[in-house]
Amino acid sequence: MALLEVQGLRAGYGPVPVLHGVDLAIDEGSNAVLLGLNGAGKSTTLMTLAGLLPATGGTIHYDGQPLTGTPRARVRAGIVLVPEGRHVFPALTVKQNLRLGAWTIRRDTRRVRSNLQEVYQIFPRLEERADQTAGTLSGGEQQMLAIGRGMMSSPRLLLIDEASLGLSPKLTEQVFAAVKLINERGTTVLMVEQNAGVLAQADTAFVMQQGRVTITGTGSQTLEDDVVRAAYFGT
Ligand SMILES: Nc1ncnc2c1ncn2[C@@H]1O[C@H](COP(=O)(O)OP(=O)(O)OP(=O)(O)O)[C@@H](O)[C@H]1O
Repeated sequence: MALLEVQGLRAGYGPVPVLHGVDLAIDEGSNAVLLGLNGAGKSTTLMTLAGLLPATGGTIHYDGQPLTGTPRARVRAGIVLVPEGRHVFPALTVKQNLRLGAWTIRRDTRRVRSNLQEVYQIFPRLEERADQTAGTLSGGEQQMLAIGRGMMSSPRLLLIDEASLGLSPKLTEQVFAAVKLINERGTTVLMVEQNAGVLAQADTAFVMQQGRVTITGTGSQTLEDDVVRAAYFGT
């Protein structure tokens, strides 16, 4: 059974429809990618899944149940969004930012500590900079922090919006490798990307165009798809 099953999802902004029937099925434990060019509706999809934008049609099932509820309730249920643009708290230190991410489990201090250690294992750079204010981190470090903060509440499904945005190819590779590790340690991941390089590590890929998923396959099948090659690699 899929951990997340989305059928015919519609959403938009006021009278402007953006999602025209999005279908996704993501198995528990998998590493999934939603690939699309600017304006395809990827962020809108993640915001609707996170409860930040109302669905105007279609269904979302999470763990076999219809998904409803506030964004907070969804975080408590294990659905955590790492938003595009990172949104770290610039005046707080790295460690303070991370601790804020643990608000759903804050009474369980032992679990908070062990999650912090896990984040530091995945991102040693964050441990080195634990007492530095987040506003002084590089873009890549802020992205690591945003993902690390998302990990602090022990999510079951991590939604990551364009982690590679504005990063050098080398840093992008490092961030993708860290997300792969997070997935291998048991968290189901849905990454939204414009960088098709991420397909190499994806179990499942969905390609989105104009508010719909038009191609679904494994990461490697999608890498070989003619439409994807033409749009993302110019070959
Ligand atoms: N707050 C908003 N109000 C009105 N329209 C919006 C708003 N946010 C996004 N849109 C529109 O919705 C469409 C899809 O945007 P969305 O951000 O979901 O795309 P995306 O695939 O994530 O693209 P990108 O990679 O550029 O972030 C675009 O046409 C965009 O202009």
